[in-house]
Amino acid sequence: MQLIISSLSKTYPNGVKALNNVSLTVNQGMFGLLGPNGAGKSSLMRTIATLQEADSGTVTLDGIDVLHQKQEVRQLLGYLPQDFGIYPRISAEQMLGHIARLKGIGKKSERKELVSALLEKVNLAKDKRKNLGTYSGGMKQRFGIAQALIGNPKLIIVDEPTAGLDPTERNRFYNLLSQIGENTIVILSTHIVEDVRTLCSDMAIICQGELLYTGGPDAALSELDGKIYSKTIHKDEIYLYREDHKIISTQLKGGQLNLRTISDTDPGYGFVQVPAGLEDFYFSRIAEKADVVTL
Ligand SMILES: Nc1ncnc2c1ncn2[C@@H]1O[C@H](COP(=O)(O)OP(=O)(O)OP(=O)(O)O)[C@@H](O)[C@H]1O
Repeated sequence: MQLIISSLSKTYPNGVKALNNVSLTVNQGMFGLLGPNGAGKSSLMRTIATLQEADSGTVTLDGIDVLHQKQEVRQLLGYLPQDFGIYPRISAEQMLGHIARLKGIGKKSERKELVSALLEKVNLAKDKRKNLGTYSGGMKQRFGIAQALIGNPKLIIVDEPTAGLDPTERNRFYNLLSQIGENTIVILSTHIVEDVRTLCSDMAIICQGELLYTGGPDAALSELDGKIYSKTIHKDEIYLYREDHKIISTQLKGGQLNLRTISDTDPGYGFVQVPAGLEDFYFSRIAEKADVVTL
C-alpha cells in the first residue's frame, strides 16, 4: 500500500495558500507530519481524507484516485480529526455499534464481536458502558481511534491526537498506533518532534504550505552531524549574534538564553559543539521560512 501525493495545491477563498505544490510518497508504517501552527497539516490531511477539495495536483492510494474516487477511499480510510465531537450521553459501546452500522456492518452479531474486539484493543473494555461525556482526554482519544479502526482501514490519519494528554496516556496512545502501523499506513500529525523520532520511519516537514523535507528521521539527523553548536548568553545580547550566526533555536531560562546555531565549521565566540537532535533539524528547516528567535 502506498499513498502518492503529487503537486498538491490549495488556496482558500480568503487568499491563504495552505498547500503549495506539495509532493510526498507515504509507505506502510508510521509517517510523521511536522510543521508549526498554520503550516497546512490539517489542510493536507482533510484533503487526503476526502473532506475538502484541492485546487490542483493528484493523490493516489494504490492506484485509487483519492480526489475523485471518494467513496472507494472512504472504504479504506480511518480518520481521527483534531477535534471530534462526542455524544456525551451515549456509551462507547453503543456509539461504536452505531458507527459500525453506518459503515455497513449490518449483522448484529458481527457488530457486537467487532465492537468488543475494538474496546479490548484500545483498553476501554471495562469502561464500555460509561457515557462518553465522563471520559478523560486520553480515554476520548482512545475511543476516537477505535471508531477510526472500524471497517479495517488501510490508511489511518490522526491529526494531533495527543494534545492535552498526560505522558502515560500519550505513551499508551502511541503504542496503540505503533501496533496499528504494522500493516497499514498511519499518518500522524504532531508538534512533538521527538515523538516522530521515536515512532516514525518516515516524516515530512511543512511550513507555510510548502514541503521543506521528506525522508527518514535518521537521514535527517545525519545531515546535521557535527554541525550544531550551542552557547548561553544574557538575553539582551541576542542582537550581537542574530546577524552573524544562523540561529536555529533559542531557549530562555532565568534570564539566560541558550542559542543553538548550525555551522559547517566552528563558529568561535565560545560556541560549543553539541549532539544534534531531530528538533535541531526541524528548526533548521523552519528557520528558512520563519523567524525562530522566540524573544
Ligand atoms: N477554511 C479555511 N478558510 C480559510 N483559511 C483557512 C481555512 N482552514 C485553514 N486556513 C488557513 O490555512 C493555513 C493552514 O491551516 P491548517 O489548519 O491546514 O494548518 P495546520 O498546520 O494544521 O495548523 P495547526 O497546527 O495550528 O492545526 C492557516 O493559515 C489557516 O489559517
